[in-house]
Amino acid sequence: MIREIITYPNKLLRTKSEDVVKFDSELHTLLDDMYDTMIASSGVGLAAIQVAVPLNVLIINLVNEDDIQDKADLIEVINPVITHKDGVQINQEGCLSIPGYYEDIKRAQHIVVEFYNRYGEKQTKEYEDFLAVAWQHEMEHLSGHVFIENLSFIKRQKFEKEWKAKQKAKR
Ligand SMILES: CC(=O)Oc1ccc(/C=C/C(=O)NCCc2ccccc2)cc1OC(C)=O
Ligand SMILES: [Co+2]
Repeated sequence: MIREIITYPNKLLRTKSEDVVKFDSELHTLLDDMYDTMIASSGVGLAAIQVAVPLNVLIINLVNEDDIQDKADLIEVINPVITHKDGVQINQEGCLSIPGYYEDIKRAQHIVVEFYNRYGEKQTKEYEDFLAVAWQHEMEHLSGHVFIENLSFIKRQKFEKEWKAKQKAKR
């Protein structure tokens, strides 16, 4: 089922999400709904807080080398912890909670993460390049941050001005 995505500056996005304790059918329904919602909005990553659920749950489904967003590449992530990160990369990022705004953001090049899948099985994986970017972007949502908080003061001011103008135009 498609759920509503909350958008900036909704204060709920600043919530620190809690760890999942029960790997039950309710969690599975949340994961399935997050997938439907992400796909319906042309997203490649989504954190549970973006559908107003303050749990440490996120999903990532990047497009593959043939430019296909294959569900086989879907990663479902519960209670993630980054145990190591190194290197630097800069990529343009966007967020379904800040629609229509894209900005270059600096992230670690390589990360090692521990997390659980939907059955409560612990995984340790490492990621680099664009996949590492998606992970870091989504994990920031779990601690109540959105990607524009990484912008320089000047760029953030530019964003706030543009965002206000866009909200006014919508009324
Ligand atoms: C107008 C509008 O909503 O633009 C969009 C903005 C962002 C997005 C999706 C963003 C997204 O999935 N971000 C996941 C996190 C991420 C960021 C950078 C790299 C990897 C992963 C989709 C949009 O909608 C369309 C139709 O393109
Ligand atoms: Co986002």
